[in-house]
Amino acid sequence: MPLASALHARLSGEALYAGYDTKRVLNGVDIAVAEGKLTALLGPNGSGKSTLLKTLARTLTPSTGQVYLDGKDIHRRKTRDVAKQLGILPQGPVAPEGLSVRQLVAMGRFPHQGLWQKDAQQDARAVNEAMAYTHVTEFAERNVDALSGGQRQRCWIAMVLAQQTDLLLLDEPTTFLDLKVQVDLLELLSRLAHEKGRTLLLVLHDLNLAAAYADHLVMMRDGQIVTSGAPSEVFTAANLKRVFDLDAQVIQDPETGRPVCVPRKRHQALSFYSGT
Ligand SMILES: Nc1ncnc2c1ncn2[C@@H]1O[C@H](COP(=O)(O)OP(=O)(O)OP(=O)(O)O)[C@@H](O)[C@H]1O
Repeated sequence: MPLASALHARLSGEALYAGYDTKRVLNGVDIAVAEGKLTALLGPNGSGKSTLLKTLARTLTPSTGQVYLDGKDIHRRKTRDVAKQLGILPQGPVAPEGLSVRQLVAMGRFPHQGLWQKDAQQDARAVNEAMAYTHVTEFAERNVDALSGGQRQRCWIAMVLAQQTDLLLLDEPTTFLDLKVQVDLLELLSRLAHEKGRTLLLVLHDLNLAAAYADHLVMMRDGQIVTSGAPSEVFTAANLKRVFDLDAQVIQDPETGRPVCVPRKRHQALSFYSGT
């Protein structure tokens, strides 16, 4: 990624190396998240997707390299200022015990509330809007712990939406959701990008849903970006093999023209399961 284009993106990372204690995960990542678009980050388990998301959201400090938010080093920005612009849904979030759905979603408003500065009406409006968008209004007064995994996941997404940030980084937002709800959510998120100009970066595991809804795909393997671009350019059988070691045929959805992958069976997989 040339430096110039990275600096024009609202959120970008340059030459990022990051990891945990002695384990290095990101091995020199350059990324510019396209403004007003939905970008899907794809890669096999353990390839570093969550680590990259955390580094871009400044939850994790890179050992080398820089993350820029609106052209400024994100680590030099105040936490509250960053939280007003960038919302992150981490993987497997845990709610404090005993919280109602409305209380959880209202936590998304914290960055907008100062000690002396509260706009209760605006906060309530943002919370109600976010709950309506994600269809959790009917559970508003119920305890988060008493919901199903899919219902709870929608509440977390509502919390991030209530934050009303221009940038949204969501780590596996479709986890626990049934296929219909996954499709509804991706439609909602792509509307947020295309109608409201929000910038979204999502970690997704469902390759076909990613190819169907994303404007851009970023494919990672071993802590590096292998390829990125429009689904029609990068969602190819060769790239799926290179990134996922997946044998698949890529065909075209006759209605949308989007690429669709059809995995091919491999004989060694059978011997693995039969224990031979
Ligand atoms: N807190 C941590 N401490 C130590 N190692 C970690 C930690 N979190 C992740 N790792 C390791 O870093 C590597 C990359 O993990 P990461 O979660 O970024 O991958 P991922 O692509 O998001 O994977 P998945 O698709 O399975 O969620 C893995 O080898 C993982 O074991």
